[in-house]
Amino acid sequence: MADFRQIKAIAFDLDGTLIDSVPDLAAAVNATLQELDLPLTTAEQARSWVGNGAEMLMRRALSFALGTDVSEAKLAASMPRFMHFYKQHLQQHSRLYDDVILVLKQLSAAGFKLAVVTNKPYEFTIPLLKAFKLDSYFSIVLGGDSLAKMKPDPLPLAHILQQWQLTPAQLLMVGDSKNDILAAKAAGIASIGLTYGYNYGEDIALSSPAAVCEQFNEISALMNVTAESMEQ
Ligand SMILES: O=C(O)COP(=O)(O)O
Repeated sequence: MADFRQIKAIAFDLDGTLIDSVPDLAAAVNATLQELDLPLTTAEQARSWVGNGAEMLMRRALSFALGTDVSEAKLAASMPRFMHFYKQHLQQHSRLYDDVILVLKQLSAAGFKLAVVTNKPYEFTIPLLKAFKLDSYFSIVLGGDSLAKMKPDPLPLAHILQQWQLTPAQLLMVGDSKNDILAAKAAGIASIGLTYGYNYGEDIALSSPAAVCEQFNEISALMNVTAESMEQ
Protein backbone atom coordinates (compact mmCIF):
# COMPACT_ATOMS: atom_id res chain seq x y z
CA MET A 1 0.00 0.00 0.00
CA ALA A 2 1.18 3.54 -0.74
CA ASP A 3 2.90 5.27 2.15
CA PHE A 4 1.56 8.77 2.75
CA ARG A 5 3.16 9.33 6.17
CA GLN A 6 5.25 12.32 5.03
CA ILE A 7 2.25 14.16 3.57
CA LYS A 8 1.52 17.56 5.19
CA ALA A 9 -0.68 19.16 2.53
CA ILE A 10 -3.24 17.98 -0.03
CA ALA A 11 -4.28 19.61 -3.31
CA PHE A 12 -7.75 18.62 -4.51
CA ASP A 13 -9.15 18.76 -7.99
CA LEU A 14 -12.68 20.25 -8.09
CA ASP A 15 -14.88 19.02 -10.98
CA GLY A 16 -15.44 15.27 -10.76
CA THR A 17 -13.59 15.07 -7.41
CA LEU A 18 -15.40 17.30 -4.88
CA ILE A 19 -18.40 18.36 -6.99
CA ASP A 20 -20.34 16.69 -9.79
CA SER A 21 -20.60 19.79 -11.94
CA VAL A 22 -21.40 18.23 -15.32
CA PRO A 23 -25.18 18.90 -15.19
CA ASP A 24 -24.61 22.67 -15.03
CA LEU A 25 -21.67 22.64 -17.46
CA ALA A 26 -23.82 20.68 -19.95
CA ALA A 27 -26.73 23.11 -19.46
CA ALA A 28 -24.46 26.08 -20.18
CA VAL A 29 -22.98 24.32 -23.24
CA ASN A 30 -26.50 23.63 -24.51
CA ALA A 31 -27.68 27.20 -23.94
CA THR A 32 -24.69 28.36 -26.01
CA LEU A 33 -25.30 25.79 -28.77
CA GLN A 34 -28.99 26.68 -28.88
CA GLU A 35 -28.19 30.35 -29.40
CA LEU A 36 -26.00 29.33 -32.34
CA ASP A 37 -28.77 27.12 -33.79
CA LEU A 38 -26.57 24.06 -33.40
CA PRO A 39 -27.67 20.57 -32.27
CA LEU A 40 -27.68 20.12 -28.49
CA THR A 41 -25.66 17.61 -26.50
CA THR A 42 -26.30 15.26 -23.55
CA ALA A 43 -24.80 15.41 -20.07
CA GLU A 44 -23.20 12.03 -20.78
CA GLN A 45 -21.43 13.41 -23.83
CA ALA A 46 -20.39 16.59 -22.00
CA ARG A 47 -18.76 14.46 -19.27
CA SER A 48 -16.15 13.33 -21.76
CA TRP A 49 -15.29 16.94 -22.69
CA VAL A 50 -14.57 18.23 -19.15
CA GLY A 51 -11.05 18.33 -17.75
CA ASN A 52 -9.02 20.89 -19.68
CA GLY A 53 -10.84 24.09 -18.78
CA ALA A 54 -13.82 26.03 -20.14
CA GLU A 55 -12.33 26.92 -23.52
CA MET A 56 -11.43 23.31 -24.32
CA LEU A 57 -14.92 22.23 -23.22
CA MET A 58 -16.48 24.65 -25.73
CA ARG A 59 -13.94 23.72 -28.43
CA ARG A 60 -14.91 20.05 -28.06
CA ALA A 61 -18.65 20.85 -27.90
CA LEU A 62 -18.58 23.07 -31.00
CA SER A 63 -16.45 20.59 -33.00
CA PHE A 64 -18.93 17.85 -32.10
CA ALA A 65 -21.98 19.96 -32.98
CA LEU A 66 -20.44 21.23 -36.25
CA GLY A 67 -18.97 17.85 -37.19
CA THR A 68 -15.66 19.54 -37.97
CA ASP A 69 -12.87 21.54 -36.32
CA VAL A 70 -14.11 24.86 -34.99
CA SER A 71 -12.46 28.09 -36.19
CA GLU A 72 -10.65 30.16 -33.58
CA ALA A 73 -12.97 33.09 -34.39
CA LYS A 74 -16.12 31.03 -33.76
CA LEU A 75 -14.68 29.63 -30.54
CA ALA A 76 -13.66 33.09 -29.32
CA ALA A 77 -17.13 34.46 -30.10
CA SER A 78 -18.85 31.63 -28.18
CA MET A 79 -16.79 31.93 -24.98
CA PRO A 80 -18.44 35.04 -23.50
CA ARG A 81 -21.84 33.43 -24.11
CA PHE A 82 -20.76 30.17 -22.42
CA MET A 83 -19.33 32.14 -19.46
CA HIS A 84 -22.57 34.11 -19.23
CA PHE A 85 -24.73 30.96 -19.17
CA TYR A 86 -22.45 29.03 -16.80
CA LYS A 87 -22.50 31.94 -14.34
CA GLN A 88 -26.29 31.63 -14.31
CA HIS A 89 -26.25 27.86 -13.84
CA LEU A 90 -23.17 27.26 -11.64
CA GLN A 91 -24.67 25.23 -8.77
CA GLN A 92 -28.29 24.72 -9.88
CA HIS A 93 -27.98 21.01 -10.65
CA SER A 94 -24.46 20.27 -9.45
CA ARG A 95 -23.97 18.27 -6.26
CA LEU A 96 -21.31 17.45 -3.71
CA TYR A 97 -20.03 13.90 -3.83
CA ASP A 98 -20.72 11.77 -0.74
CA ASP A 99 -18.73 12.47 2.43
CA VAL A 100 -16.72 15.36 0.98
CA ILE A 101 -17.41 17.71 3.92
CA LEU A 102 -16.82 14.97 6.48
CA VAL A 103 -13.43 14.04 5.04
CA LEU A 104 -12.32 17.67 4.60
CA LYS A 105 -13.25 18.27 8.27
CA GLN A 106 -11.24 15.22 9.34
CA LEU A 107 -8.21 16.24 7.29
CA SER A 108 -8.29 19.85 8.54
CA ALA A 109 -8.70 18.71 12.13
CA ALA A 110 -5.71 16.39 11.69
CA GLY A 111 -3.61 19.41 10.61
CA PHE A 112 -3.32 18.92 6.85
CA LYS A 113 -3.15 22.10 4.77
CA LEU A 114 -5.69 21.90 1.96
CA ALA A 115 -5.77 23.50 -1.49
CA VAL A 116 -7.94 23.38 -4.61
CA VAL A 117 -6.18 23.08 -7.97
CA THR A 118 -8.77 23.14 -10.73
CA ASN A 119 -8.76 23.86 -14.46
CA LYS A 120 -12.12 25.64 -14.04
CA PRO A 121 -11.85 29.44 -14.50
CA TYR A 122 -11.16 31.10 -11.13
CA GLU A 123 -14.21 33.39 -11.40
CA PHE A 124 -16.47 30.32 -11.15
CA THR A 125 -14.37 28.39 -8.65
CA ILE A 126 -14.82 30.63 -5.61
CA PRO A 127 -18.63 31.05 -5.96
CA LEU A 128 -19.01 27.30 -6.49
CA LEU A 129 -16.92 26.48 -3.39
CA LYS A 130 -18.98 29.03 -1.42
CA ALA A 131 -22.30 27.65 -2.70
CA PHE A 132 -21.39 24.23 -1.29
CA LYS A 133 -19.81 25.67 1.90
CA LEU A 134 -16.39 24.31 0.99
CA ASP A 135 -14.44 27.57 0.77
CA SER A 136 -13.35 27.72 4.42
CA TYR A 137 -11.37 24.46 4.16
CA PHE A 138 -8.90 25.71 1.55
CA SER A 139 -6.14 28.24 2.12
CA ILE A 140 -4.98 28.19 -1.51
CA VAL A 141 -7.41 28.05 -4.45
CA LEU A 142 -6.00 28.03 -7.99
CA GLY A 143 -8.19 28.15 -11.08
CA GLY A 144 -7.21 27.16 -14.60
CA ASP A 145 -6.42 30.79 -15.38
CA SER A 146 -4.73 31.70 -12.08
CA LEU A 147 -1.24 30.96 -13.42
CA ALA A 148 0.37 30.83 -16.87
CA LYS A 149 -0.34 27.10 -17.24
CA MET A 150 -2.97 24.64 -16.03
CA LYS A 151 -2.89 20.88 -15.28
CA PRO A 152 -1.43 18.61 -16.64
CA ASP A 153 1.37 21.18 -16.38
CA PRO A 154 3.00 20.95 -12.93
CA LEU A 155 3.04 24.76 -12.47
CA PRO A 156 0.05 25.00 -10.05
CA LEU A 157 1.50 22.26 -7.85
CA ALA A 158 4.99 23.78 -8.01
CA HIS A 159 3.37 27.06 -6.92
CA ILE A 160 1.86 25.38 -3.85
CA LEU A 161 5.17 23.70 -2.96
CA GLN A 162 6.80 27.10 -3.10
CA GLN A 163 4.05 28.99 -1.24
CA TRP A 164 3.92 26.48 1.58
CA GLN A 165 7.66 25.73 1.58
CA LEU A 166 7.10 22.00 1.20
CA THR A 167 9.26 19.28 -0.33
CA PRO A 168 7.57 17.20 -3.08
CA ALA A 169 7.30 14.29 -0.63
CA GLN A 170 5.02 16.41 1.60
CA LEU A 171 2.34 17.30 -0.97
CA LEU A 172 -0.36 14.98 -2.34
CA MET A 173 -2.71 15.54 -5.30
CA VAL A 174 -6.22 14.01 -5.26
CA GLY A 175 -8.20 13.93 -8.49
CA ASP A 176 -10.36 12.04 -10.94
CA SER A 177 -8.58 12.85 -14.18
CA LYS A 178 -5.34 11.90 -15.82
CA ASN A 179 -4.59 15.64 -15.91
CA ASP A 180 -4.35 15.52 -12.10
CA ILE A 181 -2.13 12.44 -12.06
CA LEU A 182 0.13 13.74 -14.87
CA ALA A 183 0.49 17.13 -13.14
CA ALA A 184 1.40 15.34 -9.88
CA LYS A 185 3.98 13.16 -11.61
CA ALA A 186 5.49 16.14 -13.40
CA ALA A 187 5.75 17.98 -10.05
CA GLY A 188 7.33 14.91 -8.46
CA ILE A 189 4.52 14.42 -5.92
CA ALA A 190 2.26 11.46 -5.08
CA SER A 191 -1.37 11.27 -6.19
CA ILE A 192 -4.63 9.50 -5.43
CA GLY A 193 -6.93 8.75 -8.37
CA LEU A 194 -10.72 8.64 -7.87
CA THR A 195 -12.74 6.34 -10.11
CA TYR A 196 -16.17 8.05 -9.98
CA GLY A 197 -15.40 11.31 -11.81
CA TYR A 198 -14.70 12.29 -15.39
CA ASN A 199 -11.67 10.88 -17.13
CA TYR A 200 -12.71 10.86 -20.79
CA GLY A 201 -14.27 7.44 -20.12
CA GLU A 202 -10.84 6.03 -19.27
CA ASP A 203 -9.87 3.99 -16.18
CA ILE A 204 -7.89 6.31 -13.86
CA ALA A 205 -5.73 3.34 -12.78
CA LEU A 206 -4.16 3.44 -16.27
CA SER A 207 -2.44 6.68 -15.22
CA SER A 208 -0.83 4.84 -12.27
CA PRO A 209 -1.54 7.11 -9.28
CA ALA A 210 0.00 5.95 -5.97
CA ALA A 211 -3.48 4.78 -4.88
CA VAL A 212 -6.93 4.43 -6.44
CA CYS A 213 -10.14 5.14 -4.44
CA GLU A 214 -13.69 4.35 -5.45
CA GLN A 215 -15.16 6.72 -2.88
CA PHE A 216 -14.00 9.98 -1.38
CA ASN A 217 -14.19 8.66 2.20
CA GLU A 218 -11.48 6.09 1.48
CA ILE A 219 -9.02 9.00 1.63
CA SER A 220 -9.47 9.21 5.43
CA ALA A 221 -8.10 5.72 5.99
CA LEU A 222 -5.22 6.30 3.55
CA MET A 223 -4.26 9.48 5.41
CA ASN A 224 -4.78 7.78 8.74
CA VAL A 225 -7.47 10.19 9.95
CA THR A 226 -10.65 8.92 11.54
CA ALA A 227 -13.60 10.24 13.50
CA GLU A 228 -11.54 9.68 16.70
CA SER A 229 -8.67 11.87 15.44
CA MET A 230 -11.17 14.75 15.30
CA GLU A 231 -12.05 14.46 18.96
CA GLN A 232 -8.47 14.73 20.22
O1 LIG B 1 -13.10 22.75 -15.79
C1 LIG B 1 -12.51 21.71 -16.15
O2 LIG B 1 -12.27 21.43 -17.32
C2 LIG B 1 -12.06 20.71 -15.13
O3 LIG B 1 -11.90 21.21 -13.86
P1 LIG B 1 -11.11 20.29 -12.79
O4 LIG B 1 -9.65 20.57 -13.04
O5 LIG B 1 -11.63 20.78 -11.48
O6 LIG B 1 -11.48 18.85 -13.05
